[in-house]
Amino acid sequence: QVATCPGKWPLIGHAHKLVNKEVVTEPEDVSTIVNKCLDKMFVYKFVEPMLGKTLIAAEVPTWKRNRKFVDLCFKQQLLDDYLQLFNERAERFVETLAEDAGQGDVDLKKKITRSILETSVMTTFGINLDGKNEMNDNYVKALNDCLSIISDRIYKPWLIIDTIFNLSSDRKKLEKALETVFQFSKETVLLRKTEHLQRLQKKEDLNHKGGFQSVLDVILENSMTETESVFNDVELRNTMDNMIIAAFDTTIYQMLYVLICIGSSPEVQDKILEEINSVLGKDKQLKSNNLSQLVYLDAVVKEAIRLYPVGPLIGRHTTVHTKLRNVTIPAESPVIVHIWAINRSKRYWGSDAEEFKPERWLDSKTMPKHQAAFATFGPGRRGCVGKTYALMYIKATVVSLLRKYKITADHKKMKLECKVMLKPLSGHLIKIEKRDK
Ligand code: HEM
Repeated sequence: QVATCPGKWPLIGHAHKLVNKEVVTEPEDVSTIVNKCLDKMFVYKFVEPMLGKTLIAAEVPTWKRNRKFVDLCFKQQLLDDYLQLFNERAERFVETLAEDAGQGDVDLKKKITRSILETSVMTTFGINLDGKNEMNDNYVKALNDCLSIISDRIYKPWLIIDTIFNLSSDRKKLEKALETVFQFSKETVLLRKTEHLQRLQKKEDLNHKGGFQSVLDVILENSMTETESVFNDVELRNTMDNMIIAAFDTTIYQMLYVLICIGSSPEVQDKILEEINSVLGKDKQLKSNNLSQLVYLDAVVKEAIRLYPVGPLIGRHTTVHTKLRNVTIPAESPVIVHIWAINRSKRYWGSDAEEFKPERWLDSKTMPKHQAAFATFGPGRRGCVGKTYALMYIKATVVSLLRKYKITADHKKMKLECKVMLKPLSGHLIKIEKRDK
């Protein structure tokens, strides 16, 4: 049921064999590691050709500078402005399901991917991909090619060596895919930068009115004056590519796991719908103040992504001797934070830790006391900046979907594969049926 990577450790596979490293699974130790060791493990260097060293793979001083600007883009007020867009995108996604209703088991991955990519390109760059299906498909293919080549480098030990990788056909394939990804972000960054400079020159009011502001616009407004800029063009482009990559596969698979878990329990599904009806009525749109009222939906989403964290492992690197509860990790050691194990720890979540039980989130007595016990978004200071964004997006989609359709699936039948990301190999199909009004 878990993952099918080869190797002694089912989830870690060959990567585990490559280096002498520590694996941390206890929330107290995890907190120490993620907050004291901000440096990333060596495998993150494989994403550098794609993402540069600006955020996910950045060295600590650069990361600290850049994270401050990225955090500005995810303030609650800006996120609230996204909700209208999330509702619209969710409605469109649900419309596309009409052809799947009553057709037996269907794979929703392609439709979820399109919806998430269009949304994140809008919120990151402020670009609307509607009607640009070919471009959308090419961009998705290029992103997928990049991610699969990069993760192969970790799981095919011979490709870790740069000279061997550079001679391989994967290198050429990566370069071609990167061309497509970079072309899009490069052109958009230049366009937005020019518009921003024109606004500055005309002394236009930069205060934003109506709609939402893209991540790129927020960063430009806060980092660029007529004469100075914190970021050069490549850094800006890299930062935007980091945002797209970080939001892309993660949200796609978490969305899928949430729907599969909901489809696995008719009682859970009925309770979510009851709550939606009582908070929003039959067709009122989700508003930001409703999010705190949808407590059961919140519990269901968190429970699904606790059980199936799309990034089951993250890696850090100690620069000093680091004392944990029972052991000291020497300086210059790679450390794996085992998110899957933390999220399913019986010690913290109880003997039913492996079960899908949203109710546990509703009772403080059944919840672990330690914050790091729920690690899906990566605990600590270098954790996910898009956590609230992702949860809002997933909830908006579930609200639109369950109002119209009943879904059936079985998360216990899923077979998963872990190659950096936890992906379903089989058993993830969903049945969709129209709900009676
Ligand atoms: C449910 C979906 C998501 C999950 C499970 C998730 C999970 C994570 C995790 C585990 C990390 C830490 C990675 C590491 O240390 O190696 C991370 C980092 C990050 N995430 Fe997410 N993420 C999700 C969605 C998003 C979205 C939608 C965005 C942006 C809109 C985003 C932006 C980022 C960024 C920029 C980082 C790097 C932060 C830094 O290095 O300071 N994520 N995410």
